[in-house]
Amino acid sequence: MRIGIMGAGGIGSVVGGLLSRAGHDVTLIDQWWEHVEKIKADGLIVETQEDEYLTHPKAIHIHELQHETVPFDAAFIAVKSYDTEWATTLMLRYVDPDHGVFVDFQNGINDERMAAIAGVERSLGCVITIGAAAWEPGRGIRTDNYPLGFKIGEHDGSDTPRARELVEALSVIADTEFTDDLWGNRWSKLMVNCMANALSGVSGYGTSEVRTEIDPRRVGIQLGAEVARVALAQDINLYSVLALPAESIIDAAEGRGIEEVEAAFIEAGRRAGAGGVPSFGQDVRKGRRNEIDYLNGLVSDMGKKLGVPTPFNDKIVEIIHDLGIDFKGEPKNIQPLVDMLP
Ligand SMILES: NC(=O)C1=CN([C@@H]2O[C@H](COP(=O)(O)OP(=O)(O)OC[C@H]3O[C@@H](n4cnc5c(N)ncnc54)[C@H](OP(=O)(O)O)[C@@H]3O)[C@@H](O)[C@H]2O)C=CC1
Ligand SMILES: CC(C)(CO)C(=O)C(=O)O
Repeated sequence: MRIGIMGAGGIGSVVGGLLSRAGHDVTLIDQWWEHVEKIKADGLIVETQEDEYLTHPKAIHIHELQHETVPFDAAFIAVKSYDTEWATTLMLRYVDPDHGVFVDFQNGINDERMAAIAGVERSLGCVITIGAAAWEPGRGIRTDNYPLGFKIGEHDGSDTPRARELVEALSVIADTEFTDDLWGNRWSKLMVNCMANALSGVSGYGTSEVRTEIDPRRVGIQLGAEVARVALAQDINLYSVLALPAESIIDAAEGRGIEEVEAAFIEAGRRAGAGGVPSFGQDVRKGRRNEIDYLNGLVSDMGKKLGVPTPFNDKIVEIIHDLGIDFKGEPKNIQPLVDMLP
């Protein structure tokens, strides 16, 4: 399979580097000039918690796509949510028109917007459970070491050879499952992201502290419960989140079984280890745009449409919009959310 990965940040680099190491034909495409130049000159280092690999995927600048004459069998869209449309549009010309597929390789629920451009009949979703970062040119870091890495699904839930082929390909990186319920898995992952990503960005806490420190943990439970209520109002199935039934997070937010839920958060924080930062926290530390409107913002918008109150998600969106881009994450920024706790 000839794979074009549009977006060579943390996720694109780890996935592209490790797929190429396993013998796949991978091309990374990005506008991060220094990163592409470094990979061309010296290869791409993929760092994991156990090891470090020098990998050699092909890397090209966006303008060099023009020279790609052999179409890709698969385009992985691995940019930030706000870049989904143009990145998909750009790849249209370079993906095989007959059998080529587009894979939404992002957080959030961007699948339909990608499919509106690529065509739903050639769109698949990948729910990513690995953590990754790219802090410097030429190096991608896998920050977690959990066994499960990816879930691949068709929009209509059907079990297809092309979905299975992707499952097999990604299994060289981490355990990969086929799912017949892309939407349930998307919303369950959205719960994880809405409980940690923006909270980390705004507070400056890392993946671990956002769950072990009492204030972000309790705010996170309220944020996650709102996501779950919005998902359930759409009849979406929810799967376990931080090793807990998603419904138990609603219960905890309403004062039932809070000790058990908090213990699971603390355990998840402990297992995350020191130093990891969710992708949103990385954006804030790099002074880059963030995905707030596609994570907590999406939940607020859907909540309004469905008549499901989402006060904590509304507030975190407001805080981040007020801070703008290129702000410093500090614990004091989450005080308005802490003041809202029951
Ligand atoms: N990182 C993670 O742990 C996970 C991320 N995801 C999701 O995957 C998608 C991609 O995220 P991720 O790979 O983390 O994003 P990154 O920020 O690492 O990379 C995205 C893009 O940002 C630009 N970029 C990143 N760092 C720099 C830099 N230092 N200097 C210049 N440009 C830079 C690059 O292009 P450009 O300039 O075009 O933006 C790059 O393609 C998102 O939807 C994210 O939510 C999902 C699961 C886990
Ligand atoms: C790794 C994880 C789950 C952390 O929330 C993530 O999805 C991200 O960083 O965006």
